[in-house]
Amino acid sequence: MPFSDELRAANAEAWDAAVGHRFVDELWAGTVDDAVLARYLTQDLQFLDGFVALLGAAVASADLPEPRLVLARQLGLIAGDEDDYFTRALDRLEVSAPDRRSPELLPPTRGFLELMDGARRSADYGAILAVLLVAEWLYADWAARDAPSPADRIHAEWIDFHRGPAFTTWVAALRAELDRVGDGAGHGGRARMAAVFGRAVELERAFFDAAYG
Ligand SMILES: Cc1ncc(CN)c(N)n1
Repeated sequence: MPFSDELRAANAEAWDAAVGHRFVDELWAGTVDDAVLARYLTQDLQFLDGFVALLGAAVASADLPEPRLVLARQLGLIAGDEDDYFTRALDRLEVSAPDRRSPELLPPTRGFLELMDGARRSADYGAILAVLLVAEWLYADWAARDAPSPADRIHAEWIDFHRGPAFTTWVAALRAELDRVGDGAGHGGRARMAAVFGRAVELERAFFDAAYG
């Protein structure tokens, strides 16, 4: 079994809880409360900053030119389209400028920022990939539902960011890269990747929980 599948299977309970979370159900149904969405997106904007920095660390620490380019292209996409989405969505939800820039960080957001900062500072490519893969693969999983898009553009766009051929190809590339690096890592390296992967899955579930206050 590929290492990525092994890691996902080892964290199936928390993974499935996140993918089937009430927040995801309500987003798809178009019924997520504006206050819940505002809390989630405000926290996610802080997450995004750490995520962009982590992608930068992945670009710097990749051991081959080909994956470095794949990572760099995705970094450009996130810094452009996704950042623009946050501006429009938080305008619509009437989140004030100070609340956007420096809200009180909820514990899962703080946990994610610490996990990403730790991986970034370690320059451990395997650990960096483990966080990136959870964040993208788990989102691709919940966004892959075979259901009609919600009518609200802000809801539908957040789903659309995490599905479609380009996003699926990106997640497949991350999986292949984690499998390659995991295969070449020793016992200690794989154990570090597994620990980071498991922590990130727990944080994804907690991040959705936290949107409900
Ligand atoms: C918390 C979280 N995890 C993952 C993603 C998708 N990159 C996100 N936007 N936010």
